[in-house]
Amino acid sequence: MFSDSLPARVTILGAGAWGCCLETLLREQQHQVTVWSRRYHRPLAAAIQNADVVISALSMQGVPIVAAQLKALGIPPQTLVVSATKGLNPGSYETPSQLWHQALPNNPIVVLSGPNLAAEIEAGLPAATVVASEDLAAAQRIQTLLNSERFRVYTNGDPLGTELGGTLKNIIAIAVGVCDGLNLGTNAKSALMTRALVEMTRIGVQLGAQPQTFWGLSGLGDMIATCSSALSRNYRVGYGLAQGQALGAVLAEIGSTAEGVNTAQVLVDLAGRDGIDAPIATAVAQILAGHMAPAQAIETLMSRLPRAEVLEIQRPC
Ligand SMILES: NC(=O)C1=CN([C@@H]2O[C@H](COP(=O)(O)OP(=O)(O)OC[C@H]3O[C@@H](n4cnc5c(N)ncnc54)[C@H](O)[C@@H]3O)[C@@H](O)[C@H]2O)C=CC1
Ligand SMILES: O=C(CO)COP(=O)(O)O
Repeated sequence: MFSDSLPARVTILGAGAWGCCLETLLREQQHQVTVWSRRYHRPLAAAIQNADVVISALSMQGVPIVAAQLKALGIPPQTLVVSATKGLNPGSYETPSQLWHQALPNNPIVVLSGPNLAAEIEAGLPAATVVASEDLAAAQRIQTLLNSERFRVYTNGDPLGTELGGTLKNIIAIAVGVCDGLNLGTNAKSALMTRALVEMTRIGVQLGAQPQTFWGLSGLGDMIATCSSALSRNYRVGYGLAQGQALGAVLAEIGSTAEGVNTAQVLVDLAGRDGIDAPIATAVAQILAGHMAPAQAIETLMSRLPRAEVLEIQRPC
């Protein structure tokens, strides 16, 4: 195990926007960083050799593949594994950290998630994030590793809630992008985001997360960042669709991962399986599948039966 006073040897899996940004933050803290990508010629085995910490900044589709590769290679049980992906595995509905836990059951797993638009952090702007784990000591090690004067890291003991906040807000950012792309105004956007937070919390709590986690940086915080910035790829997807662009064209223009596009239908299937009410995610999935025009989806949401504004979300017995 690395000592807090020494530079740690960190391997980052994934050399996309987020992997490269984490590399920048870690190098500023004098850590020894190796970045692995499927596009590099360096084998995974060589990249993870002697790593104290392995950080997965892969997009969702890469996680099960690379987790299986790491399982086959084997890593020492003291190596900390950090999952920074925001998505859900299609079919099994597992979160990225659950996939890492299955592949590496003896390693401490830490979730990293928060309002972290990579481009802003790369530009040197300040930000905060959350590291969450059932193993609090492991979360604290990652906090020490990453915390700096420009990147404030909080620990949290609810990894599932922390991870689901980052995952679910991607779908909401698409919805808010649609709202802005249709010029529906500030009242509509405020209503959408507020009801979306209730929807995210309801889903998260049904799946076993703590409700309070969704009011924190990894929930509300990340939702605000992603829903209010044109730097967000998910927001840009919704905005582009509302402006009449085809999904393929918007994604080609963005040129990197917009996880909400893949997560929306997976989430709707999961909500259907578990009987969870998820009207906003359902509307987003319908728009993405081309089953409903953006304006029609808004109409559908607005014409739902009037109801009480229930804000207290009960954990299932
Ligand atoms: N960009 C951002 O601002 C932030 C992104 N995230 C999350 O981090 C994850 C990665 O995002 P970005 O780096 O922005 O995406 P990106 O599209 O820039 O990079 C994705 C990375 O995953 C790798 N990858 C994809 N499929 C793979 C496969 N089958 N096998 C091996 N590697 C594979 C790609 O080669 C690439 O290195 C996403 O889940 C995203 O939601 C989280 C916080 C901030
Ligand atoms: O997760 C993010 C910010 O916290 C990045 O958002 P996008 O994936 O929508 O760009």
